[in-house]
Amino acid sequence: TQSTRPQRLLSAVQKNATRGDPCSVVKAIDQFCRSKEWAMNVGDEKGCILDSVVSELNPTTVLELGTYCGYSTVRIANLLPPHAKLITLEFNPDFAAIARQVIAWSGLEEKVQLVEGASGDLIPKIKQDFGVQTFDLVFLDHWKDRYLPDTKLMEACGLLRKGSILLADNVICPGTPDYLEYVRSSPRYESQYFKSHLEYTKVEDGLEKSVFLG
Ligand SMILES: Cc1ccc(Cc2cc(O)c(O)c(C(=O)NC/C=C/[C@H]3O[C@@H](n4cnc5c(N)ncnc54)[C@H](O)[C@@H]3O)c2)cc1
Ligand SMILES: [Mg+2]
Repeated sequence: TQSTRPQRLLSAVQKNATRGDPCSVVKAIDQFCRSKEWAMNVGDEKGCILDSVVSELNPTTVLELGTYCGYSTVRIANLLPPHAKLITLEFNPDFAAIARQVIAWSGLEEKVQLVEGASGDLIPKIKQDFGVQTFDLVFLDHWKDRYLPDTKLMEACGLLRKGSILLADNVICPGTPDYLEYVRSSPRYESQYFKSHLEYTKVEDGLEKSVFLG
């Protein structure tokens, strides 16, 4: 049977990256996407912005919406302090299976909890089921029309505290207009746009960093 793109991405990691070396896993995926097949990872250019936000914040609790193949999961987990926790939500079981193997290859499974399911169903269960009260950082990179409803859901479930940071991918391309309007106009957020490019291309895209003011 034909392999899928995530399966070919995983094979490239297993072939070209060193087990237990997260940086080599990130490099192997970027090289695969640049030279073989484009895939919707946050990528190396926006990835550097992601790295700087994570490093500056030094978060102990992180939520990622949309694991896909685990590229940004590995990038974030690699920068977390000991005992910090990254919960990543993915509803496609095939993508989740690939991501688990990518995360395992990087040796970061201790820091990552990949939960299979839809964000809309899982977010209300996080406090009781996963022992997290609030998140220091949320990375949004799932279906673009879910950014706004899930942000409102996180607010309603008390998962954000004063100073929590939302970092959203693709606010230009594919674009998340309703989310952008919300975080930029709401008095409860202080928002900042980091101009960049759509992964592995010259098309404009960027990340929006929004601090929840409580
Ligand atoms: C026009 C156009 C098309 C594509 C692009 C290129 C481009 C560039 C990018 O960086 C992109 O992030 C995207 C993009 O579409 N990302 C969607 C990512 C989904 C992943 O998240 C999973 N998921 C989706 N909703 C949920 C949900 N509720 N709960 C849990 N998991 C969810 C899915 O199972 C996938 O694993 C596209 C640019 C322009
Ligand atoms: Mg994206």
